[in-house]
Parts: sequence; C-alpha cells; structure tokens
Amino acid sequence: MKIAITGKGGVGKTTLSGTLACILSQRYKVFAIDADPDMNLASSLGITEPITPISKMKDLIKERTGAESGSSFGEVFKMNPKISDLPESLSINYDNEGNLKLLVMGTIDKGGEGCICPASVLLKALMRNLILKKDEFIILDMEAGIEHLGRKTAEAVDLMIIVVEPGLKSIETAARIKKLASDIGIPKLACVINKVSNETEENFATQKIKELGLEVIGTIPRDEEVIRADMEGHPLAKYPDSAAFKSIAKIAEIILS
Ligand SMILES: Nc1ncnc2c1ncn2[C@@H]1O[C@H](COP(=O)(O)OP(=O)(O)OP(=O)(O)O)[C@@H](O)[C@H]1O
Repeated sequence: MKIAITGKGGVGKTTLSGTLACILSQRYKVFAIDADPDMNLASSLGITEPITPISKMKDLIKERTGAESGSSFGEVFKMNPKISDLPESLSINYDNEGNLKLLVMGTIDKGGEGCICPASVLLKALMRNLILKKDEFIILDMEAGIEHLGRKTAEAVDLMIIVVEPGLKSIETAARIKKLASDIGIPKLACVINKVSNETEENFATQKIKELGLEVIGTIPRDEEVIRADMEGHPLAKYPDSAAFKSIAKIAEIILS
C-alpha cells in the first residue's frame, strides 16, 4: 500500500509519517520516503547522523543521467536513467531486521515552471519505481505542493492523507491540495486532524473538513510527549503510552482495514 502524507508546513506531517512507519514496520516491510524540503523524517525516527539527500548526490546523478547536477539548459542527459537498484542501495536500515528503510530524496531548487534537470529526472524515476514496482508499504512524507508527482505515479498512490490542525490556514491548504490531487489523479484522499486541544477545536476542524467534502480518518491530540520526544531526539514510538502515539496506532488500524 502506498500512502502519501501532506499538509501545510508544521502541521505534523513528519510526526505522523515517522510514527506510522514505525507502527506498520512491526508487521510489514516499509519504505519511509522523505520528500519534504525540511527533511526531518530521519530525526523523527531518532536518526541523528547527517544524511546526504539523493538530490545532492552529484556523482550518482552524473553517473546515472550522464549530466552534472544543477545543469539543465542545453545539456543532453538520459531521461530514463537506470534506478532499479537504488531503493535498496541508497536506503538507510532503521532496524536490524530491515523491516523499515528510509530514503531521503531532498528537493530540487525550482528553475521555473516545468523545470527539467538531471536531479529531478532521477528523483521522479526513483519515485515512480518505488510507487509502481515495490510491494512494500510506502510512506511518503511530502510538502503541500504535490505537483511533482507525475500522473502515473499519483494514480498508484492508494491514499493521500492531508494533515490539518485546528485553524483556517491549514484548512485552506487542504482545499488547495484537494484540487491539485484531483488534477493529477490521486484516487483517495482523507484528513487527519492533529494538535487538537479540546472539543471545540475538534468540532471546528471536523466541520470545515466536511465542508470541503473530505473524510476525517483520525484525530491526534496536542500532546506534551510529542514535544518531549522531539527534544530528546527519540521517535514517538518510544512513548507507546502517550495519547498521540495511541491515536496514530488507531489511524494505522483504520488504514489497514
Ligand atoms: N500532536 C502534537 N502535539 C504536540 N506537538 C506536536 C504534535 N504534532 C506535531 N507536533 C510538533 O509540531 C512541530 C511540527 O511537527 P512536524 O515536524 O511533524 O510537522 P511537519 O508538518 O512535518 O513540518 P514541516 O512542514 O516543517 O516539515 C514539531 O515540533 C512537533 O514536535
């Protein structure tokens, strides 16, 4: 199953992605893919050593596409680079059993609308391979601007979760994502409301999401333990008794059912 997690900056995409990846990896093989410009997924899993994102692996990009990273205009490079070995060779094993692997994609500095550069060609091909060819669970932590998923890749995403927090700004972003998602052919969308402090906030967000014609598949409370995990550099999965972890475990069950 392929799940993309998106939403406005700071709403909790990475917390949800990392925790879902940990929970699902207890039963399935999971690839967690960080495609968010902030690239925090590794630290949300408690991985502290610096990781070079694939978008910055100049030698690899040159070897596979035949062109320098960053070049675009007037240079000839392969539009269909070989990448089938890369998901395995570039991923970081999170656990000893190899059930959870992490890939940090990085992002491309956009050179204008429809920029085609060797690095973006490689990342897109890699994303296509992971989403279309792999049997593993894929959890994709991505930014709100989801246009860079090609149509074919988007159609193979089983579920896109939009994370929303109580407040109009993240709801407006959700509306924009809904439009983009339908433009590129994402088959199923659902929302998770995060950082909920009380019933009034939950009712507010639920009502607004309903007005957008979207379904809510879970609510995560604002929880001090999430902040504690972040400060201590631990994954939230280390705090299985926390209210936030339990809510995400429930969301995992809903996704699986
Ligand atoms: N349920 C929660 N309760 C309390 N704090 C939370 C909760 N969820 C997330 N946070 C905190 O909010 C901040 C942003 O969370 P996170 O990094 O998961 O969001 P994001 O959407 O991935 O952000 P970005 O867009 O910057 O990548 C973090 O400091 C995190 O610890």
